[in-house]
Amino acid sequence: MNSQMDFSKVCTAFKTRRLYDMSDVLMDQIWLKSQPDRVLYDMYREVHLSGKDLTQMKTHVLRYDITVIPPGMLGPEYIKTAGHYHPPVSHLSCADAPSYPEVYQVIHGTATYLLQKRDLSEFIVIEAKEGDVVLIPPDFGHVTVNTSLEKLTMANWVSDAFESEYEPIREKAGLLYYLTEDGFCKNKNYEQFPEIAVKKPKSYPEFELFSGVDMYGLACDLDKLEFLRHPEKFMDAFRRPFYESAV
Ligand SMILES: O=P(O)(O)OC[C@H]1O[C@](O)(CO)[C@@H](O)[C@@H]1O
Repeated sequence: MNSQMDFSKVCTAFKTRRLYDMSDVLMDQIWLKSQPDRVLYDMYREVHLSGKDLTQMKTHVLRYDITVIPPGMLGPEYIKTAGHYHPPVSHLSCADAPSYPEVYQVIHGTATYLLQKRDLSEFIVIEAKEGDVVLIPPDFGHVTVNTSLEKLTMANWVSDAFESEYEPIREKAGLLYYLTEDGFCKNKNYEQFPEIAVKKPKSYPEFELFSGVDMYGLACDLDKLEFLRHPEKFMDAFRRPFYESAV
């Protein structure tokens, strides 16, 4: 995918996230009150390069989206997405059904992905550069931060069978840690804080996802992304370390 492309011409829906959509998840509420509302980032849904690809995506109930996050600050915090969890897969009724995973790829710029396990036992930070692939395993909430001076363009493949859950992150006013100019800051609305685990992106040959290989290419072979719709069949893969150690 080319970051110079006009994504509005190749998507089925365009959405923006505005500053005041995010008011519940920002660290500095005093700063917020001094700000006029404005668009923070753009989201292009179901980006497709041909009608055939779009038909395949709909048949497989999968979405390829593009998100564009300009550089900037939200008071002391670097610009970020609102953050959400995904619900448990809808076709299983058992209490321990995994939630839908997701996969991101940086198209241009650099992204810092913050992942927080639903039971708050893990907090993972992954810095990704152009071409890197980052898997969000089941049961991790996630936020993307742009700490750079460049525009970030990133893609995601995700199941189109659910709505994201925003409430758990909103009610705590953000994730466990905020990423600020001065580093990570604890969010005082939580009581216990796991250590921050800094990891590096890796390829996932088992899912045909490789750093530096445009994952849009899977549009012609979406059976390869079955793990996004049926994670319960791939739990062994999710139990393996899903990032490289940073040291
Ligand atoms: O929904 P949020 O938390 O604003 O995050 C936006 C991101 O999430 C997605 O909707 C998919 O999870 C992306 O398309 C987008 O990058």
